[in-house]
Amino acid sequence: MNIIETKALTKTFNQGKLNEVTPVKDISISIKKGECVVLKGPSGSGKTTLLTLLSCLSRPSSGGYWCMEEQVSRWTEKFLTRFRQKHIGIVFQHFNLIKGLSVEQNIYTPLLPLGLSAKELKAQASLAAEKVNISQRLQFKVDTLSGGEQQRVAIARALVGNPEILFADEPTAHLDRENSQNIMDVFTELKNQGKTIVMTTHDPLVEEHSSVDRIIEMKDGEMV
Ligand SMILES: Nc1ncnc2c1ncn2[C@@H]1O[C@H](COP(=O)(O)OP(=O)(O)OP(=O)(O)O)[C@@H](O)[C@H]1O
Repeated sequence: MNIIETKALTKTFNQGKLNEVTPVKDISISIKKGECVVLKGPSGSGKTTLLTLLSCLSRPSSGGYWCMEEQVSRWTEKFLTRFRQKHIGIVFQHFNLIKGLSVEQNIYTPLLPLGLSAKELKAQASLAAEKVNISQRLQFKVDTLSGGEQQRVAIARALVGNPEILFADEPTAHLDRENSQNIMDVFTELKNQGKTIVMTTHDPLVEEHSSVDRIIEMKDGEMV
C-alpha cells in the first residue's frame, strides 16, 4: 500500500507578486507503508516545503496528495489538523518547543486534545523521553537545555502519540555522533514496527544508515 502518494504536487508562495516563488514543482512520489525515505538536496531546494505539504501542515497550490489513501489535498485546515493529530508526528527543523514549559509538558502537548488524565500524560511523556535519552531532564524548562537536548525533546514530542508516519526535518542537525546514532536506532525501531519515516537531512550518518530505503534528491523544487 502506498501510504503517501502525490501527483504533480506544487506549492507557490506570493502568487502574482514580485516575490512569487515555487519551491515545490510538479512532485509525483509514492512511498510505501514502512519505508524510510530521505529527502536530500542543496539549501533552498524545497525539502522543508515538501515535508510541510506531506505532513499536512500546509495545502498545495495545485496537484493531488493522498495520505493513507485519503485525498487530503482536498480537505480544509480543520480536517487536516484532526488527521495530523491522529496519524502524523513531526520533528521541526527549529524544534518549535514551547518556552517556559517543562520538557515533560512539551512532550505531552500533542496528547492534550485527547483528554487523558495527568497521570497518563506523564506516563506517556516519560516513555517517549526514555526512547530519546532525555528522561533526566523531564522537569527542566526547555529554554534551559542545549540545542541537542532540545532536538531530542522535539523528537520525543513527535513520537508521543505513536504516529503512523513520522516526518523529521534535519533530525540530527544539532546532535553529536552518539546521539545521532541513538536517534537512528529509535527510527530503526519505529520502522521495524511498520511505521513510515520521511526525513530531510544533510547528515551522511543518516543518508548512509542501513534503515534508509530510498533517497529522493531535490533541486530547485524538482525531483532529480
Ligand atoms: N512561507 C514562505 N514564503 C515565501 N517563500 C518561502 C516560504 N517557505 C519557503 N520559501 C522559499 O522556498 C525556497 C525553498 O525553501 P525550503 O525551506 O523548502 O528549502 P530547503 O531545501 O528545506 O532548505 P534548507 O536545507 O536550507 O532547510 C526558499 O527560497 C524559501 O525562501
